[in-house]
Amino acid sequence: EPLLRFKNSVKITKGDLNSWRLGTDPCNGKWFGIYCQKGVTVSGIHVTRLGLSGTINVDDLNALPNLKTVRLDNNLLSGPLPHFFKIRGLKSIMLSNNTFSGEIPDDFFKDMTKLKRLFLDNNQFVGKIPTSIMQLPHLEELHMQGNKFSGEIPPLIETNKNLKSLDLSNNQLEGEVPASFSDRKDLVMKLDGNANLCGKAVNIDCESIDPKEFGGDPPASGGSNRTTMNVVLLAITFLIMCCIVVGFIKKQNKKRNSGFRKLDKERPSDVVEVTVPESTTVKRSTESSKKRGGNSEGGSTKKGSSHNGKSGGGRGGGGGMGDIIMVNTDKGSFGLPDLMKAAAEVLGNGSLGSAYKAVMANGLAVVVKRIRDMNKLASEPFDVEMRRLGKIRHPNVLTPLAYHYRQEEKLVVSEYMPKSSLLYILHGDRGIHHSELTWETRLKIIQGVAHGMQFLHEEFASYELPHGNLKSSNILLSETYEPLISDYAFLPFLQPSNAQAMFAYKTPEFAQSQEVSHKSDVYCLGIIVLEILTGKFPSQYLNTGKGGIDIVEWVQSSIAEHKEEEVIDPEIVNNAGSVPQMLEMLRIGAACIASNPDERLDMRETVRRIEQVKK
Ligand SMILES: Nc1ncnc2c1ncn2[C@@H]1O[C@H](COP(=O)(O)OP(=O)(O)OP(=O)(O)O)[C@@H](O)[C@H]1O
Repeated sequence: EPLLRFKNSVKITKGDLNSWRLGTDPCNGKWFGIYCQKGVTVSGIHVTRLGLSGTINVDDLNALPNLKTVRLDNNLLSGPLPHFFKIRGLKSIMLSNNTFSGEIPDDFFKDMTKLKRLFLDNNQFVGKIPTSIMQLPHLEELHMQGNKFSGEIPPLIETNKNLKSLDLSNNQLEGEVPASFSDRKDLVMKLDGNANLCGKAVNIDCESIDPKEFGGDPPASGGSNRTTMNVVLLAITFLIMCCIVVGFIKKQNKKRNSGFRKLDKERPSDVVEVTVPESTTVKRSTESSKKRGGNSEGGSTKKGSSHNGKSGGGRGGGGGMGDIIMVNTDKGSFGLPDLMKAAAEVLGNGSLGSAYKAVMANGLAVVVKRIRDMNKLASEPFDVEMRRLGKIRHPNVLTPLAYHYRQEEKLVVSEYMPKSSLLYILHGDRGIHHSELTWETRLKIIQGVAHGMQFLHEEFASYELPHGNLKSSNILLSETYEPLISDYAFLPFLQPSNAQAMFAYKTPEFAQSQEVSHKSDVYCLGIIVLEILTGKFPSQYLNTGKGGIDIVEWVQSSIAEHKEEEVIDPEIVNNAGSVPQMLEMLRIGAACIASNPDERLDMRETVRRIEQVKK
C-alpha cells in the first residue's frame, strides 16, 4: 500500500509501473525496481529514468520499516528535498539529475546516522551545504556537484573515517577547504568549478586571495594595496609559467605523437587469429604462441629499470606531464621512450579498448591497455586513483605498473602474464594448458579468484562496483596457475555510457532496473565459477547473446531437474572422488547468479563457502 500510494503521487511520463499491482507481493521479483530483504520486506526502491515528475511525499514510504535505498535519479522530480530524514534507516539516497531546488535546512541530516551514500548532484539546490551532512559518522560517498550551493564547506566530523568520495564541483562555494578534507589521503575529491575556494586541497594560498571576495573584513589600509600588488605579481608569474608549460607540452606532444604512431605500426604482420570456440576471437602473434608452447622468454618478468633512469622522457615516479607515470616499481622503472622502442603486438580488442604486448629492451614484457573514453577524471584525480591502484598488493590481484594521461589518450601498463587469461586457457585451444586444467587446478583458480575478489571488496568497499568487469579474460594466470585479477576498480574513471560496456552491466538487475551494486560482482564471480566447472563459454559475455551457451539457464535447469552432474566438464568429471566437491561448487555458483540480487549470496558468504570446498 505505501508503494502504491507513492506510485499514485507521482506522474510517470516515460515507461510505467504497471507491475506494481494491489493484491500481488512486491517481493515476488516482478515489481519493477523493488528490492527485498530475504524476499520478505522491501529494502530498496530503484525507480530511475521513468520521467517521474511531481513531489515526493515521504510519509508514503515511511511505512516501509526496512527501506535502505531510495534511488530516484534521472527523473523530472522537483520541489524541496523530500523529508527523507523521517526514514531513519536509509543508507543510500540517490536523487541525481532531477530538478529539486531550494535550500536544505542545516540540521536536515542530523538523525540519519546510517546514511552512507548521498547523491544530490545536478539539481538546483541553493544555499549552504548543511553542516549535519559532514557530521554523519558513516558517510562514504557524497556527490553534490552541479548545484548552486554557496558559502563555505563545513568541516568533516573527526570520527568519520569512511568518506572515500566527495564531489562538490561546479557550485558557488568559497573560502578555505577545511583541513579535515585536505589531510585525508584516501579521499577522492572534486572541487573544481568553484571560483572562490582556496587552501591546500585546491592548491591556492588563502592569503593570496582578497578577503573581500569572501565577504570578509578588509585588511587595514595599506594591506589592501599590498594584497592587490601580490595578486598582480602572482598573476604575471602564473601567465609566464603557463607560456613555458604550454610550449613544453607542444614540444613533447610532437615527439610523443610520432611515438604512438610507431607503436601502432609495430603490429606484427604475422598476426594470426586463434578462434575461441563458439565465441570470441583473440589475436596473437605466431611468435608468442610458440613461446607459450615452449620457452617463456616473451613472458619474462625479469626485474630491471631500463637504462637505469638515463633514457630521457619522464622517469618512474617523477613522470613529466603526459609521460609514463610509474605507480608501482616492483618490476623496475621505465619511461615512454622504452615503451616506444619495444617490440609490440596486438593482444586483442576488448569492450573498453585495445591491449598491446610490448617487450622492452631489458626483457620486461608489459601489456599496454589503451582505454577508450577513460575521461571522467581530470589528470589530478586520475593520478590519485591510479596511485591507489599501484599500491595494491595481493597474490591474486594484478597491480598496474604505470599509466599515461593525455586529454585524448589514457594508457594503463601492467605486467604481461605469459600463460595469458583464463578465457584463453579454457576456450582458446585444446592444447597443453587445457589438459593441465585438472580439478585441483580449477579449484585453485576459483579459490584464488575468490580471495582476490574478497580483497578488492574490502579495499574498494565504498565503490559502487569494486571490480565491475570480472570475466575470464580479466583473470590472468601465473606459471603455477595462480590467478591474478586485472582491470578492477575502473568505474571512477569511466563516463556512465562507457561504463556500461563492463560485464557488471549485463546482470539481470541492470537489464530490469539499471541497477548495479556489489552483488553485480557476485553475479560475475558466479559466471566464472560455472564457466570453470562446465568448461563452456558463457553466452552472457557476448553483446548479442548469440554463441556460447546460456550458462545461467543451463545450470539452473540442470539443478531443477537434479541432473547437475551432466553439466560438469567431461574432462574433470571422471575424477569420481571429487564429484561431490564439484557439485557443491556448482551450487555455490548457482547461488551467485540468482536473478534477484537480494536472493544472491553476498561476497563474504560466497568466499566463505568457496574456501570450504576441499580438493
Ligand atoms: N597482463 C596481461 N597479460 C597477458 N594477457 C593479457 C594481459 N592483459 C590482458 N591480456 C589479454 O589481452 C586480451 C585483450 O585484453 P583486453 O583487456 O583489452 O580485453 P578483454 O579483457 O577481452 O575486454 P575488456 O576491455 O572488457 O577488459 C585479452 O585476451 C586478455 O586476456
